[in-house]
Amino acid sequence: MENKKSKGILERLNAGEVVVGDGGYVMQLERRGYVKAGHWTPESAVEHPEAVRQLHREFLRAGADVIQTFTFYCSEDKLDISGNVPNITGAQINEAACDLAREVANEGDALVAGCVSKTPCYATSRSETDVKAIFKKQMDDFLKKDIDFLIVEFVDHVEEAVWAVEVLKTSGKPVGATLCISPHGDMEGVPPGECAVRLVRAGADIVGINCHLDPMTCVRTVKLMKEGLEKAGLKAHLMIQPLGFHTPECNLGGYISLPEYPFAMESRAMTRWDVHKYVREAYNAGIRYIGGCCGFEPYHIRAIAEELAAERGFLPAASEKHGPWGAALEMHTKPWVRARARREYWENLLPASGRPTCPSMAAPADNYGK
Ligand code: MET
Ligand SMILES: [Zn+2]
Repeated sequence: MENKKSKGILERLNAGEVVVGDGGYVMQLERRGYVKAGHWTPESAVEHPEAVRQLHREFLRAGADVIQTFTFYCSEDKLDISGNVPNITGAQINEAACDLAREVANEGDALVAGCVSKTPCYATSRSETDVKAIFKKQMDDFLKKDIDFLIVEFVDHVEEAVWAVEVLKTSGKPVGATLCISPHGDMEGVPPGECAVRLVRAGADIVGINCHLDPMTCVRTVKLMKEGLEKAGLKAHLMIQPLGFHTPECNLGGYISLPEYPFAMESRAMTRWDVHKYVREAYNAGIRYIGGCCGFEPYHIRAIAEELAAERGFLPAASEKHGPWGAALEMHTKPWVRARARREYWENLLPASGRPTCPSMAAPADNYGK
C-alpha cells in the first residue's frame, strides 16, 4: 500500500508543529468485546480487523496525526504465557496490525508508528540478549511493512526501555520512548530526569510518559525528564500519552493498584473539558507530541485537537459535529440548557458522580512490582 504522508515525525516536530497522538486501544477494545482483560493481547488485528480499523478511523477523524499499530504485548513470549491465541502467531498479528494502521493513516495525512511494549522475558530473566532478541523479532515484523517510526511504550524499568531503543534504532527509523512511571522514577528508583538521559543516550529521538497515571501527574513526570535532559545538555522532543482517568491518590503502580482496575474505572473518566486543561498544561511545559492512553476515547482526542486548533491552524473532521465549548447548545429548546453554551460553564463545572455512598478516593495497594 502506498505511503502518502507529507512529512515525517521528526520533520513535524523539528518544525515546531504539534503532533496529536491517538488514544487507548486495548482498554477501549476490551469494552467493545474484542480484547480479553488480564491477557490484553491484540489478536483482534487478525480475528476482527473491522473492529480495530473502526477505532483507528475514529481517532483519525478526531484529529490524530499518528496511528499506533495495535501491537501491544505482541511479543512471542507474552503471547505464549497468555495462551489466549493458540492458532495465531505474533508475526501474523504484527503484520496485520501494520496493514490496518497504514490503511487508515492514508485516509488522512497521519503517520504509522510501530509499537513495542514491556516483555515478560525482562521480568523473569533480565537477560539483555534474550530481551533484545524479542524486540528485534517484533521490529523485523514491522519492517516487512511500511511504518514511519517506532515507539517503545509501557515500560517501567528504564533498563528494558534502553535495550528496546538500542534495537529499534538499528532500523534507521526515528524512535520514541515512553515509560509508564510516576514522578518518583522507575521501578528501580531511577529518577525521571536520569531515565530521560539514558533513553536519549541510547538513541531515542522523542521521550516521555504513557499510561499508568492521570494527565497532570504525567505532565509533572515529563517536566522532570525535561529538566534532566537540560542539565545533561541533551536535546530531545517530548511526548505524553497519559491515562484518561483521574488517579490523584495513586502511588508508583498507578491505576493497576486501584481497587477499581480494570472493570470499574468509569467513574474516574476524564471529561472532554478535563482534557482541555491537560493539553494546555502539557503544551506550556514544552511537550509537542500530545495524545492519550488507556481511557482515552475518540472524543478525548478531539478535545486535544480543539484545544490546539489555533496552534495547528485547523479543526479535525469530528469537530463538524461539535461546537467549541458547548456552542451547539445555543439552539436547544430549554433556556437553562441554552445557558450552558459557554466556556465558563463547562470549565468551572464540578461534575457529580451520582453515587451517593461512594468514596471520592480509594486506598490503592502499595505492592506493585512485588
Ligand atoms: N498503545 C497501547 C494501546 O493503546 C498502550 C496500552 S497501555 C496498557 O493499546
Ligand atoms: Zn495504557
